[in-house]
Amino acid sequence: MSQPLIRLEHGCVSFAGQPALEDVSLELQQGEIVTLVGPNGSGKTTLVRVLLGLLPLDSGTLWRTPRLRIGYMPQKLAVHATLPLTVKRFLQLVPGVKAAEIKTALQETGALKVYHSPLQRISGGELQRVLLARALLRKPQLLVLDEPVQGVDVNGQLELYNLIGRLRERYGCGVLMVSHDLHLVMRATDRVLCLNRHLCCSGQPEQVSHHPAFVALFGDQAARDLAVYHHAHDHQHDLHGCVLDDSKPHDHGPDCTHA
Ligand SMILES: Nc1ncnc2c1ncn2[C@@H]1O[C@H](COP(=O)(O)OP(=O)(O)OP(=O)(O)O)[C@@H](O)[C@H]1O
Repeated sequence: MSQPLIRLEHGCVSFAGQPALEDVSLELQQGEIVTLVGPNGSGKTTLVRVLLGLLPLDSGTLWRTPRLRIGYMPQKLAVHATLPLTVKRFLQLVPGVKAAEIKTALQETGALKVYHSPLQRISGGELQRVLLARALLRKPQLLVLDEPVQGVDVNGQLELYNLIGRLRERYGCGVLMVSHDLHLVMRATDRVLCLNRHLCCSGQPEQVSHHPAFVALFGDQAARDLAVYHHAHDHQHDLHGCVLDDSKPHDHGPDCTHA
């Protein structure tokens, strides 16, 4: 397998003595979409902040490909209601960006029509598309999307996930998404990481949906919902979610629990 974009080994973070992340290890590869799921307070945002380099680890190691360009779409954007900021002006705040690039990014995310609109007036779905456009302006090798479809209706969610899939194809970037939405997000993901302070399970959506740790966290219904979903793949994964090369046998890791 090629060099990962990011590798975290045995990452631990506590706040005031309370563990938020315990012994979390993961890798993100170029061109793959990985979704982080977990209940409220399970450490998803903390993990994202660690990977972005915004929060130091208490212990463990984080390795990133040198000069890794990350496009980050935050969970929330606080814009003061009285601040006169249009979408165009907001995106011009990205260092070194050109007007043509802004229009291209908005076109790409389907939000060009709000180019001149005040940021506070656009809809939730339009705002998510503008934030995605902002993330693209960094020409990212890795897109990190913290709950990218929140506040968006179901049809809009589907469209956004499809768009994220197209962006991955177009830019060849890796994508890390945080999501609460278990059903729809599985349409768009190659690998799921199920977090509850530690990584409970990980792998392809189908595999994770049957994992006892996943069922314990999200319940039988969520597992059944996921089980009916079939992701169109032109390749196979092993039980860690890694893409299998038919010519090579599966390499067992130290934490392998399967035969
Ligand atoms: N800066 C901080 N100071 C103190 N505690 C924090 C801080 N950030 C996060 N926490 C705590 O760490 C735990 C994990 O929080 P985190 O925001 O990472 O969870 P999450 O999975 O993203 O939750 P949600 O799904 O609700 O967004 C929570 O108990 C939270 O209260």
